Amino acid sequence: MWKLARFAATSLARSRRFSTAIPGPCMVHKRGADILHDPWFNKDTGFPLTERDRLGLRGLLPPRVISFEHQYERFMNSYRSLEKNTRGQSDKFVSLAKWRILNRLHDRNETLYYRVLIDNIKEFAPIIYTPTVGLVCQNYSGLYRRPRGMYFSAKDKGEMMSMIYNWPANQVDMIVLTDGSRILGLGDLGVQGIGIPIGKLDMYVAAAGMNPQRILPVMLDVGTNNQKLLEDPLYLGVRQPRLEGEEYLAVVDEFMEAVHARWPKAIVQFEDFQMKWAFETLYRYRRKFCMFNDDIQGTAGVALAGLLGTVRAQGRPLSDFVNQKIVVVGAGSAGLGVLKMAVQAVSRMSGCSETAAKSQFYLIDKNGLVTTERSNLDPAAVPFAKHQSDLEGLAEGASIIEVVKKIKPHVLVGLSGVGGIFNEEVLKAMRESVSTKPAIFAMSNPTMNAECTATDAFNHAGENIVFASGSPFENVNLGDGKFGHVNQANNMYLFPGIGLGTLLSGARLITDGMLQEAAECLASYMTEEDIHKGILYPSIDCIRNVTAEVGAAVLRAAVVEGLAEGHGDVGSKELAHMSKEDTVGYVRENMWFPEYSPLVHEK
Ligand SMILES: NC(=O)C1=CN([C@@H]2O[C@H](COP(=O)(O)OP(=O)(O)OC[C@H]3O[C@@H](n4cnc5c(N)ncnc54)[C@H](O)[C@@H]3O)[C@@H](O)[C@H]2O)C=CC1
Ligand SMILES: CC(=O)C(=O)O
Ligand SMILES: [Mg+2]
Repeated sequence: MWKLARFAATSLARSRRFSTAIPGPCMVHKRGADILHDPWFNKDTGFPLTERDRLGLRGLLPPRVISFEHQYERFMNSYRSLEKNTRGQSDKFVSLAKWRILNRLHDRNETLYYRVLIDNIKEFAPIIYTPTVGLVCQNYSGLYRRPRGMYFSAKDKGEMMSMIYNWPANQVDMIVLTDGSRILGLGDLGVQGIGIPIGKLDMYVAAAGMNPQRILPVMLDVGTNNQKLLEDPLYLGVRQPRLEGEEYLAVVDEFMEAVHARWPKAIVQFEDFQMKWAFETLYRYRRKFCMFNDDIQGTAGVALAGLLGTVRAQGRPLSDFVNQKIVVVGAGSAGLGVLKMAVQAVSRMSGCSETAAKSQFYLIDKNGLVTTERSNLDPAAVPFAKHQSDLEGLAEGASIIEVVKKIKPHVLVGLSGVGGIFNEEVLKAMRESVSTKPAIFAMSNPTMNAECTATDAFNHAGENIVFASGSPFENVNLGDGKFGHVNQANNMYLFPGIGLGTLLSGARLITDGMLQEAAECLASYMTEEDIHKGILYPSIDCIRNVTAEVGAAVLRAAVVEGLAEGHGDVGSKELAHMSKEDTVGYVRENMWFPEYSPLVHEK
């Protein structure tokens, strides 16, 4: 039993694995074959004989009872065989094959699925999340076998308040919602974008211990402007151009009202909306509903933590952040979210106005350097447009290479969705950076949309850089036993903690203060020793620890702001009396962990 031997040697979280303590019972309203077909309750061959008797399962399964450990081992063996058997095939083929085997388990037995996911998160995150989830969304209509989550379409207007009651769970804590209009850097994928809420919620279960029976992926199918999909006979979405203007907002409004009528405290994460609707919906709902936009706000916090880490990596005090020159390429929801939060941080640190704090930042979009000279500038980008007096000889629309050569920035951030735009020339120009340790953040997803690869960054910009990408790359072998460390600057380090901390606080809104505490918590997570090695973010292996800390920071911020109403049996007063350590412990204790609970039938 290699697996049991390995378990014994691993860390604290793993000591819970396959413990002999019997978990509390779980009520089930079904019997017989209905249970076997419900992945929330199904244990496959793992049903003990007494339970088979109690639940009318006797004879519906092969007679031998297989333990959870053994089921786990069987799955991992199949997975390893698949890896062996697909060797030599294209990356796309292998990635989809891996996604399929995991997806089949997800559809069959969620307890086992989440256990293998949690235990092997570093290996499986790139499959259920970026980059493979992008490929899955591109091919979703063809890959589709079973529904997951809910679909509200343009054709459901007026029906949503009743439709929401079709969802079988009595309680929903966390919803991830998309309209499929900007899926990663892949553009408008229409209804096929549902893969993103599913992948994000898988991360909620794995990283935050959200109970999978209380999560809900949602697709708002308001049409698509992707002509190829509209013409695809397999396409599963509504075949019409996207709704616009008031018609569009009416659908989102109706959905939000319906959700909060049934589950007043459900948290809604808006994900991968095209920029105009990302900002519009955030401003429209953030003071009314418990919601946030992950691309604007989650990404901002993760990037800010990385930018602050970069200052430490240079051996400079954090206060030096106010002097860092930062070029952001991409003026969309992510790029503008990052700029807003970074400017606020500079303003706080230096005591200067936000207007003054902007002087060190440069914003570039598809038309080049963004300045006040630009006509038809998106209103959300206006605050970050450079004034004539600050241009340092650069012209409106200056290219990335012109800006990098002139400004010699400390940090170059990519949130453009355009693969390879940090080309050899741009990366070589970063060698002239005023920083002793220039940083390159190629944050666009999935991998093929990253602004540069890790290898190109270290080869062209130099070995002393700090590098981060949105999707994972291998560390880069620099020869002589040296490696260039690759950080994954992805909002997955924050959104699980934002969701869990908010849930446990019982807050009905998610404020800037709560998000700021989340970012600062992540920024202070790494030790000086790690930071000096260019390690800005923790390994995804310890994502539950990160989430416990971030969640506690969010919860405490809600308490300070007087928003924490409490959750379950723990009221606002008890939350307020918890120390920082107690809060982290409280968050950790509330993380769901997959193990088979005795099922009790209730009519
Ligand atoms: N690592 C992470 O955690 C996150 C990464 N992202 C990634 O960021 C990318 C952008 O996302 P959004 O801001 O929501 O998209 P968006 O579509 O709102 O914005 C894209 C921006 O890039 C600019 N752009 C396009 N071509 C360009 C070029 N050749 N040169 C310079 N700028 C160019 C556009 O003008 C626009 O301002 C996506 O690939 C997404 O996957 C987004 C959120 C989180
Ligand atoms: C990571 C993420 O949210 C994105 O690429 O859109
Ligand atoms: Mg996103």
